[in-house]
Amino acid sequence: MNFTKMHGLGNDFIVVAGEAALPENASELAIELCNRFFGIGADGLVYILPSERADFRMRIINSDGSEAEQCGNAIRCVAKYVYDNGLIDRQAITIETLGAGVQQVQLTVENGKVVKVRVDMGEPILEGLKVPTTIDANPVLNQAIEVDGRTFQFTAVSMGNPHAVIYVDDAVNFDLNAWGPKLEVHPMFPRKTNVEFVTVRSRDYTDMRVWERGAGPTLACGTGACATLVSSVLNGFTDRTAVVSLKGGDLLIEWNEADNHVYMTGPAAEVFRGTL
Ligand SMILES: N[C@H](CCC[C@H](N)C(=O)O)C(=O)O
Repeated sequence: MNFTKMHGLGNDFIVVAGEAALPENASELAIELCNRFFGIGADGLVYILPSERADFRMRIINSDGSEAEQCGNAIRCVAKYVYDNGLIDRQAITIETLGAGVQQVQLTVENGKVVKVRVDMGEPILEGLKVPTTIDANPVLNQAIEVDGRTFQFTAVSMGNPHAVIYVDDAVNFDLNAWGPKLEVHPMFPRKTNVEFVTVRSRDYTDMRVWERGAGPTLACGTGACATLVSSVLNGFTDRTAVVSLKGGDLLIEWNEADNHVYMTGPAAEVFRGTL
C-alpha cells in the first residue's frame, strides 16, 4: 500500500489514493498506522475515493478508528494531493464528504504545487439536537456543563462533526489534557464531541486550542476553527471574518452573511511518501 504523509498546520494524516471504496478494515488500519510508536504516526487515515457527485470523495478515520463526518485540515491535504499528483489540472475542484456533501475547493498554486487552499465548509448546524447534543435549543449558547466538579459553558456548532466551544481566560496555556477527554465523552454529546478552548483577542483574532474527538490533542482543527468563528459571531465577540490561531498556525475563517456558508483558508503540506 502506497501512502503520502501530509499535514494541515501540524494536524497530520496518512493519505491513501487509488482505492475504489473504503477498505473493510479501515478502522483497524487507522488504529495501527496512526500509532506514533508502532506505526507511521498520524492524527488520522484519509482515503481519496471516486465520487459520483464531485471530482473526488474524502473519507477520514480518526486515530482511534472512528470515522468522522468531516475534516477541514484533511480536505486541504486531499486538494493538494490530487493537484500535485496530476489527478486534476483545474484550480477549482469539488470534494464530497460525509458531513457536508459536495464542497467547492479553490487552490492557490506556486511552481506547480498547491500552497494554499480555500474550502467552502458549508452551513453550520446550530440546532442543538442536530449537532448533536441533548439540549433542545437553537442555537445552544453558553450551555452549562459540569465535569469533575467544574462547570464550563459551551456553544454547540456542527460543521458536519460536533463541536463544543468554550471561552477561557488563557486558551494558550489551558490544561487541555485535564478537561478535554472528560468533555469529549460527556453524556450531553450523544456522538461525543470535539472541544475547543478559545480566548478572543480582538474582533478579528482568536486563540484556540483543541481536544479532538477520536484523536485527542491535535495541533490544529479546521472544522474546530470554523466552529470557533461561528460561535464567536453568535456570542458577539468577533466579526464574521477572523483569524483563528492554533498551536500549529493560523487559519482564516469567514462566515458569509449572504450564503450562510463558512469558508476556511489555510495551507497544506506533503512531508514524505512511503510504501507499506
Ligand atoms: N476528530 C474530528 C475529525 C477531524 C477534524 C479535524 N482534524 C479538522 O481538521 O477538522 C472528529 O471526529 O470530528
